Amino acid sequence: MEYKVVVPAAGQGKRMKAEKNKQFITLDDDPVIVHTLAIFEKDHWCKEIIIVVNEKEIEEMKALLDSYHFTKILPLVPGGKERQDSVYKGLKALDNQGGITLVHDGARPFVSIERVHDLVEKTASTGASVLGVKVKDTVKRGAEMIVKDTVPRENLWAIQTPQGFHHELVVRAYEDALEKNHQGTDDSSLVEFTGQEVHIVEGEYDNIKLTTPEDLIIAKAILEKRKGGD
Ligand SMILES: Nc1ccn([C@@H]2O[C@H](COP(=O)(O)OP(=O)(O)OP(=O)(O)O)[C@@H](O)[C@H]2O)c(=O)n1
Ligand SMILES: C[C@](O)(CO)[C@H](O)COP(=O)(O)O
Repeated sequence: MEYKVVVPAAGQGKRMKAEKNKQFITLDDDPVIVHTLAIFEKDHWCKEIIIVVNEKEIEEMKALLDSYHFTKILPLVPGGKERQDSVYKGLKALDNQGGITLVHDGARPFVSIERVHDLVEKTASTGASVLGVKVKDTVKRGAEMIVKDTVPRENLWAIQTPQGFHHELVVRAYEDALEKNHQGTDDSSLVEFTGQEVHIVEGEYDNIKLTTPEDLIIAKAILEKRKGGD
């Protein structure tokens, strides 16, 4: 099997409250984005990687990547205002007609190649699939700090990336969203919006997105666990 991947890394990382974009924060000697890219560099199913980078950080990112020996990275693509804008730019820069395209957050450095392969296989047979984990907490809907109801959790999934698609299908979904001015927080919600079924592949809780400062503590613990042979 083979696939190509778009890695959006053009955010500002405001919720991380760090001095620099979270993609450049060092974890165990390497920046977050390098941990993420190393997964796809190592995976022989992955043929090409498009990274979408904040316009102001392109030179810094180029210099950083030059100091590593990545072989699959295509020319960097400048990002947009929202994640959705950045991913769309990345998709447009990718030549993958008839192929499988994954989208994976630059800020998710711990996905395992086994789960990526599960996702690619499911995508090949269905057209669209996402990694997700079962929600562990009790979830309530609230308004003005009053509980309105408790949402049955049996069918609730916390959705991660990578998300996998037949290339033309995801490009069409992004174009449709642009035309209809529809915003979603992930790629699959745009595909759902076109009426296409999206399949869930069970992932792992380790595959966190580095969003707020406490996620860095969890990230260090995950790295330590992996050094210990996991
Ligand atoms: N305009 C944007 C916004 C986000 N992203 C990327 O999308 C991924 C997931 O987004 P998120 O965690 O929300 O990152 P930020 O937007 O950087 O964070 P924040 O919302 O806290 O500013 C990240 O790898 C981020 O760099 C992007 O490429 N372009
Ligand atoms: C795409 C995503 O990582 C799936 O969980 C998530 O929706 C990104 O959300 P954010 O609003 O950019 O944090």
